[in-house]
Amino acid sequence: MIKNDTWISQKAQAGMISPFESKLVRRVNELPVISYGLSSYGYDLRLSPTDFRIFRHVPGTVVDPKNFSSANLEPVALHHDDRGSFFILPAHSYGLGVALERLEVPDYITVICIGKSTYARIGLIANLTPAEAGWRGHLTLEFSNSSSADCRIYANEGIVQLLFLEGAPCAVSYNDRNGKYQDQVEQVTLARV
Ligand SMILES: O=c1ccn([C@H]2C[C@H](O)[C@@H](COP(=O)(O)OP(=O)(O)OP(=O)(O)O)O2)c(=O)[nH]1
Repeated sequence: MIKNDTWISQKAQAGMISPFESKLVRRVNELPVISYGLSSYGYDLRLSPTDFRIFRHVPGTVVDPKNFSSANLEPVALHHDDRGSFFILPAHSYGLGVALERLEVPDYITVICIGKSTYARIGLIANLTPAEAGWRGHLTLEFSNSSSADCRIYANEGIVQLLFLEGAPCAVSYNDRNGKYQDQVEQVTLARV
């Protein structure tokens, strides 16, 4: 079953999401922001301003998930203006960011991370990914700009939404199996094997 706002709020205040916003935030200092915080059946995470990288082609190389070279990932500058702080994801490119919030997923919950409609409407696709039972850390987030125009991605504002699904307790959690992406810090974590 999908968990509601009351459950998310109780668990978040006990450490499941930090920092936690108990309402959907649409304005900060009276300026409009891309919404984040608690919704009816989910939680909208913010993008951290600390780290954003885009893939670039290095002639003669092939990106290999079994032997990942950070040479293929270029750090992107954080810009600021009167609408906020933002990274630019060029047209038809793929970028990695990190969630501002830290998660601690309970052992009987699977979290699904999906895109926000506002970004979907401008061609930004957030890769659909799970956070497993017992996982902790800052989610690495993956984005594709599928449009032919460069786009802004705002830091410190809503970027993806989480859905919390409850199942019968699992026999082996992500923590029990010492998963390799356990305890990710607020920085892009690269693919590893
Ligand atoms: O976009 C994502 C997806 C997942 N995770 C974290 C949470 C998740 O619990 C963990 C492992 O994810 P997944 O099981 O999808 O990765 P895997 O490639 O199967 O690795 P593993 O062998 O560690 O399960 O990584 C992220 O940070 N970003």
